[in-house]
Amino acid sequence: MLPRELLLLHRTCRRPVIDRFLSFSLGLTRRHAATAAALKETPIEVEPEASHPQYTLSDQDVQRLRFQRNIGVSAHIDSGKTTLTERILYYTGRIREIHEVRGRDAVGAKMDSMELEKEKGITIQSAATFCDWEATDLTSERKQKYAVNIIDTPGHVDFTIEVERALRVLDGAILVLCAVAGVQSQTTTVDRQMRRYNVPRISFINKMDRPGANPWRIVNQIRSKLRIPAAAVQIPIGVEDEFKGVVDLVAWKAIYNQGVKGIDVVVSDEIPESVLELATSKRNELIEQLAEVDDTIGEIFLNDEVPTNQDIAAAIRRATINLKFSPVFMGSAIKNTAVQPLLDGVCAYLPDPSESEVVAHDTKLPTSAPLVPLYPASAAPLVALAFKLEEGRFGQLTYMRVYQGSMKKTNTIYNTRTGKKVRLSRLVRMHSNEMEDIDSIGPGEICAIFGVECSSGDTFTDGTTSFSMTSMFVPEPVISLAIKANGIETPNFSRALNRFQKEDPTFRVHMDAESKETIISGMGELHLEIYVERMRREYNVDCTTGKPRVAFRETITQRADFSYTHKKQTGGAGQFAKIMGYIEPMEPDPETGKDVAFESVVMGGSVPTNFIPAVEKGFYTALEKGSLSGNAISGCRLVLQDGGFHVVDSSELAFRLATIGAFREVYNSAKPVILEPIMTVEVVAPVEFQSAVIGGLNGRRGTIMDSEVRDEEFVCTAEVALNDMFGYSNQLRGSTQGKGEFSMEYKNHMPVLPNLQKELEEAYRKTLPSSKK
Ligand SMILES: Nc1nc2c(ncn2[C@@H]2O[C@H](COP(=O)(O)OP(=O)(O)OP(=O)(O)O)[C@@H](O)[C@H]2O)c(=O)[nH]1
Repeated sequence: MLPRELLLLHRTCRRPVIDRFLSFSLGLTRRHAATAAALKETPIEVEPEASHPQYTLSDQDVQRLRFQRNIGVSAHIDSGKTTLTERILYYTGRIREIHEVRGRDAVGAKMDSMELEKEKGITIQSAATFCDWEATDLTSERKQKYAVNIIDTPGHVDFTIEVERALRVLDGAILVLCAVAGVQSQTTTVDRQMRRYNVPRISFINKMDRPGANPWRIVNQIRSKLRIPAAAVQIPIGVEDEFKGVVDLVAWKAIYNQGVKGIDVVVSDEIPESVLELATSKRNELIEQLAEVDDTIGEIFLNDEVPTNQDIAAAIRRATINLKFSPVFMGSAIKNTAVQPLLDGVCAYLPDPSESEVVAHDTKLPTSAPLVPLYPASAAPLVALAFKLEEGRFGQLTYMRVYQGSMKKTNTIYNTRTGKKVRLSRLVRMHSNEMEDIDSIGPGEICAIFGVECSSGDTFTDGTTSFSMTSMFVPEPVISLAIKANGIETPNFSRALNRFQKEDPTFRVHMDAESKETIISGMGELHLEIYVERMRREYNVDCTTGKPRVAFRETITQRADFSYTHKKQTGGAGQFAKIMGYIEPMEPDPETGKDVAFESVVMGGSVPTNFIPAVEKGFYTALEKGSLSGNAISGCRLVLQDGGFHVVDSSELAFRLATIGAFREVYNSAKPVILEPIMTVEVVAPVEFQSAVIGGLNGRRGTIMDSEVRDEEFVCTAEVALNDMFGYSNQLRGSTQGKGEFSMEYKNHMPVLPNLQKELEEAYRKTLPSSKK
């Protein structure tokens, strides 16, 4: 990269883009990175070369990475992700037949491999699959083979962690939108997740065959609602029933599907007369949009010159990778139309693994130490992330993405978190629930391994480094219910619950100390229902569940200082521990969602260092149950400042109990409140029911955020407390003659209204034994 280009980049890019770019430069040549670093306002935060040497990519690495894509397919529920992926697998030769989601052939889509997924016609777990695609670059007429890993992610909000996981390890994504419904509530969620992980995306407007399909309205929504510059790179030939192909606006060619299941792609230089005018104006619009986000096109545009097709393609790629633009494709998965050009677009415009900025934390250094960039070189020491666990027929299957170095069969790898080592007995590439054995796997690739005890999110190395990848964003559960095994409880009951907790950090289990009930919590009723069903099918445990309850939480609203002495003298050895400090409100970490923390600033050994972990433990125990309503406490930091000890009577137990005692004593002074989950609810219904729907939401104390009428339908977005949403589906059905539909997703936890707080406090008090009231 020439310094001039870097200057331009510096002038025009936002900081993360430069960081991403620098990191890429660093991975390839240190020289250019130094020039680049000099251009930044602050020095680049990477570890000194001595402790983390640079690794050069071998020719083989460069070749492999360039033609490798790790992509996800994400969208709002029912947009057609699974149907689209099924086509992709078919056209890339991974499957011989196309089976539809809930299809009449009773086989079900390949990617929905869980029995439950097939029955319900929804995707629950994300599945990874890999395929080869011979991409055609229509601007140069060249063909090139690419290796593509695809993760099909669930659209249902209850399984949001699966989407988070997939995005964490992907380099790019296809955002699928319905040509009629456009940007829906969950499209916005997925968009937020993509932003969080800096995932570049191309947009695919599916269902172009549907009556009312209007790609231009959707392009506008992508710009206005998702706030990302976007422009169509194709226009449709024919609409609705007549939809039969697309015009590629970059290569200026018409593309049609022919043959069985659209297998043959016919490319023609002749743009049909009926769409010529539209194609010309949309190509101009594409160039104008690119001029806004790309300097090269900007300059050409300002000089009144005409960019070549290659100029346009290169600009789309640059702007997409730099997260400044989303090229929009369109087609109909179900009608097998324009899926192959989308795959060509994945190869042309989405980044290869070396173009993604990836950093790790060196666990040998303090947490405040700068992050270390990873290099996708096979010669570098191994760093791989276990991003998904699955209990399969042959034991635990762990999905891994290799970030640097490589893994070979029989190698020994180390889990950074636990320090445990594992010998790799079998490496496989996954194709939904089928697998293919492989001997080794290189940087940038995704594979699965067998028999490794770990949790999802664990990092593995070859033992020469102690790198750990940053963790995932884990949202708070919103619903909980009591669960009990029917008949005598077998070990399978807790085995299953342990397993599910390891697989899914949004699924939590705890025992209620008062009622002695096992409580499971998760992201929605469906989420919990699926686990109860999996217990029956996979572990042979039939369960009875209680009524779903909203997962209320408690938090504090102000700082409160404590000074507490725990002292007990009962004959034998006594107990003594003194602690001083404060608790204060804490905002969630934007990257991980973590909103509780312990910090010790004790000086001079007033609390011996070996007792400090006991204070931390005591703090986390105290957080399990707030005294207002018995719900867990979040948004709270405890800072330990000082204390005292006794040489004989102080112990871990004494410090733990002192912390629990101090916390309980000071809790009320920190003005605690009860929080409840607030949901973003989106309702779509025929326009004549607009006032009934809005009235219904108002009746549930909802705040209407947005309401839009399009064609015969209206869409209304509101924020409603989950506690007020029970029974809403029946109400909506009743008030819209069964024609209204709604979806909801978790937004945040907010304080409950004072009257509800009082009710909850009173109800909780009644459950307590009289000594505790
Ligand atoms: N008209 C039309 N229908 C489609 C198209 N693609 C998918 N569908 C239908 O839309 C419904 C949802 O499709 P899926 O592929 O299951 O959608 P999904 O996004 O994977 O759904 P989840 O996994 O549940 O989030 C199915 O009934 C499909 O047959 C399309 O191009 N046109």
